Amino acid sequence: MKILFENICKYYDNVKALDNINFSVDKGELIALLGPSGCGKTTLLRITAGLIPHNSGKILVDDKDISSLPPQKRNTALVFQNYALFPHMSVYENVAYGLKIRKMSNKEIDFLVEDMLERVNLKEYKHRKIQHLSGGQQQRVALARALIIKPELLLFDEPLSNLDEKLRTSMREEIKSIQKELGITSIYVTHDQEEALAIADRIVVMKDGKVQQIAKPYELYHKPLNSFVANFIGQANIFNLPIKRESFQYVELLGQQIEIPAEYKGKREIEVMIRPEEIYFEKGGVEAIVEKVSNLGNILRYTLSVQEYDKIIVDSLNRFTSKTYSIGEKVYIKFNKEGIHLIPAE
Ligand SMILES: Nc1ncnc2c1ncn2[C@@H]1O[C@H](COP(=O)(O)OP(=O)(O)OP(=O)(O)O)[C@@H](O)[C@H]1O
Repeated sequence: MKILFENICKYYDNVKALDNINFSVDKGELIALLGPSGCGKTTLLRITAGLIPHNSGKILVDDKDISSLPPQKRNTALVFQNYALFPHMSVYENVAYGLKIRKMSNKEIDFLVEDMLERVNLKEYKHRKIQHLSGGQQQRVALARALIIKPELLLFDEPLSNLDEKLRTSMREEIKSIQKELGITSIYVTHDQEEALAIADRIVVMKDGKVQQIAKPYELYHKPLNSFVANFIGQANIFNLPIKRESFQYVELLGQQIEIPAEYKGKREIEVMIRPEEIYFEKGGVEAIVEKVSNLGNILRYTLSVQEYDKIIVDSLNRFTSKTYSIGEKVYIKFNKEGIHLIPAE
């Protein structure tokens, strides 16, 4: 199914939780709703499921307004972070539950549950009680229970946030591959930017109940529309630079001139973003002093102080053969002009 959110607004008393939300989800697409705590992600998900009403706007599913349909008529399934399973029942009984209340025959139920348990890799656990499973296994049962009723829309509310990092990474790959295989339109709420980048076809970034940007992961990372998105997705160095004018207009950054296109005509300054991995150490560059080094495993993240600028973050690959620098050391940095992104004028 295809979904269209049109001017959705939601108030809790006088808190405006959603402020004019507009976007669409294509058939088979997985959209992540990403944003800091309190930005309205869960509210939008619950409105989509029909669990709470919105104050104005429309939700169109395949061009029909479903705003007034009760949850059970929306053909959606929810997967929560706390799994919401029946702890005293077995894996099999949990997965079969949705089919039982639809009054299917035992034979049909058996066939479908076996097939689903195979898909989510839980066949050997089918008689185990939920309370005797690990978090990752429980989340797989929750996924199987959601999928078995063949929903047209899957809604995920921070499904992996109770799992440790390794398991989160492997579960998100599993969710993505099952979702793609079955082609189910999905909305996935998370506050974890890495998870959103890894799992989503497109990401809706939200802040204070408003959409900040809707884009594919690659575009969101390299072409953020504002400094909030730039900082929320990964690490960013953002410089607020005065625009200088001669025969052309430009800014100066770390000793290089960067030409500014005509659309910024009349502006006095501009925000320029450069990701930490676009800056590198090289003799002949601009002088800097190492203030901090963080070892992130595959990356060494340096915080540098450079005259005239705030702190500058530089990421370098932590190869066995890489030269490393220590706190207080003098270094020289350069960057590729292609790695620069000019944040659009508001
Ligand atoms: N039942 C409620 N009554 C009053 N205010 C609420 C209620 N539920 C949410 N809010 C407020 O609405 C705003 C959006 O909340 P929501 O739970 O949708 O955010 P969220 O992005 O999902 O955050 P989190 O990641 O912390 O779950 C917040 O300011 C929150 O305090």
